[in-house]
Amino acid sequence: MNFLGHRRVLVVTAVEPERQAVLRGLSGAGVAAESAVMVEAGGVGSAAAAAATARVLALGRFDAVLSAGIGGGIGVPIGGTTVATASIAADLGADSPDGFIGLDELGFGTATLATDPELVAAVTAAVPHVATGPVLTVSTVTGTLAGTRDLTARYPDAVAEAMEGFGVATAAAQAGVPFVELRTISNPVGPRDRDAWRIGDALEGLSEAFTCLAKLTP
Ligand SMILES: O=C(O)c1cccc(C(=O)CC[C@H]2O[C@@H](n3cnc4c(=O)[nH]cnc43)[C@H](O)[C@@H]2O)c1
Repeated sequence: MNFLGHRRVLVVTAVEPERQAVLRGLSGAGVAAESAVMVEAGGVGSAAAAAATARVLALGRFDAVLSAGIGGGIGVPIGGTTVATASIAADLGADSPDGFIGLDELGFGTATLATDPELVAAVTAAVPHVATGPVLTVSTVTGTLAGTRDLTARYPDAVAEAMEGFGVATAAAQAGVPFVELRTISNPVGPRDRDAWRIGDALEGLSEAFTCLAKLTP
């Protein structure tokens, strides 16, 4: 059995409801994809996600890593699905009177990790109506108009914001394992309105996406 063309795939979510949504999606496909997939809830935020990913990758051989969960949409509606062409640590750097200075410009490495093109192509082919583009990893959920404008000006092609992708990507890159990030949209990125978050819709979208991925799998 394999999944997405790989014998052993690690899926890292942030929280248990996301993990359960992924497992529901896999079993909903009625195929034995679960045997090729390990799903781990690694915690919220980049640090927890990186540590959990590194811990699980050290347990044995994995051929691909997916960061999966809900996220804020940038031009993508609630319930929509996004796949990252890159996972970007959007607030890793320095603030200044002239604006944000990113890690790359500071000379401390890179805040952009490209995802694996073959995994992006496989996910995009399997899941209908996927929006592809950079997915931003932030430490603080964007919650003001000014913050939203700043972010979208710096990353005009971004399709979503979440809190773990760059951490999972960093651990996968250090282990030399192909990586991709998938986010289903629970809320628009913008001025904070927690009552408008539709977590149930996004979790349902997450299940459906993994059902599609599992059906693709021979
Ligand atoms: O309350 C629940 O039932 C519940 C179920 C699943 C997930 C949650 C979370 O709150 C998970 C936090 C998770 O969400 C991501 N996220 C979602 N929207 C955004 C956003 O606009 N900006 C940044 N992150 C977002 C994030 O990756 C968190 O890990 C609750």
